[in-house]
Amino acid sequence: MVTKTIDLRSDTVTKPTETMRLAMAKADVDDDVLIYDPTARQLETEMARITGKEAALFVPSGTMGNLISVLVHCEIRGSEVILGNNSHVHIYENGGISTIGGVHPRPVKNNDDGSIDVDVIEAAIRNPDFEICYPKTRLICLENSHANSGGRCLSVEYTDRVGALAKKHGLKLHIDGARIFNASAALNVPVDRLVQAADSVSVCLSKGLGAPVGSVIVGTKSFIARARILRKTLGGGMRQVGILCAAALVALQENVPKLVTDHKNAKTLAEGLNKIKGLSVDVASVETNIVYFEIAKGSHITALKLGKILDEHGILLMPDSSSRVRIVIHHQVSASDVQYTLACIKQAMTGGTDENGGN
Ligand SMILES: Cc1ncc(COP(=O)(O)O)c(C=O)c1O
Ligand SMILES: C[C@@H](O)[C@H](N)C(=O)O
Repeated sequence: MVTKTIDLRSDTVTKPTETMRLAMAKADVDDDVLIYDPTARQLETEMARITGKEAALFVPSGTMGNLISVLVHCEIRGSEVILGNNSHVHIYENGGISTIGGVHPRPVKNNDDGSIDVDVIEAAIRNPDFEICYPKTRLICLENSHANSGGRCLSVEYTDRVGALAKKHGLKLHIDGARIFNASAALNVPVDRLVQAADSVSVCLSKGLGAPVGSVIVGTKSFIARARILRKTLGGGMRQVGILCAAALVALQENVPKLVTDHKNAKTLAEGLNKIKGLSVDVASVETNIVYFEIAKGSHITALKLGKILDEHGILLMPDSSSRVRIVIHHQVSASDVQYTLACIKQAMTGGTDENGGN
């Protein structure tokens, strides 16, 4: 009988801790549209400090954070953003920058490590001499860590090079920093240094940091002032939002120090999976909390079937295709959960009884 659920679908699945719930209940709140919510202001001030930017704004989701950021940078009609063809903004955000913002995407090849070759970015910048035909490039968008590449990290040197390219061409640089704290922990580079070259960053509070809801965008004071208006336009006027921000302040305190453990657990999982016959993982590419593994062709089991078997053992994961599975580690997955998961996957792959007596 399953007594516990181990949820490996994403780092968005964490439940608020007791400390978060207490902080939410006690939060000092006010109307964040008519004036400002004091706890939201406290969080925004703290996030501006951590990221080294002038100002910050709480938004209900990372998707809205990216959308607002792109739309503020590209508020002139005919604008174009250069972004990765495997980026979250391009794949998982409903094409919002175009359908809502009228911004033209210029997808360019993401490398396996989540980066985009700087010369590829430069080649994608529209020649202003041909503006009679071309959209106008106004923004470059990076993603750090890069989710679809398995949580790989963009180095500060690379980010600075893209920032220099943006400046050289009079462009802005936005970083989808949904997991920027994971990248910072993995690279051992402070967040403010990692995003120094960016004009704006969207940071998820609701992923590895474990807050129940929300993201924060950071940038200059004028950028955030325009972002605040656009948030309201998009229906994101947040009234007593301090209830959510109080949980996020706890998350910053409690969970940032745990990210290194999440990464260790992900690496242990990857190494263990790689020892299971019929599975393969690029262990070296596991830099943060995301692990993708392949099920060998001709295997008796598909990713969907494996998911169903593990579900019976109380383990939830997200098949990425018929033969590829994604597992995301977070602070509510322990080292023993990882070992239990490995035992259940091994038993599913061999169909026998695992050494831990799984049946
Ligand atoms: C890299 C990345 N950016 C943005 C988002 C969007 O965040 P949200 O789900 O809060 O809209 C996600 C995942 O959710 C993500 O993985
Ligand atoms: C699926 C995607 O939108 C989400 N960001 C995740 O990583 O779980």
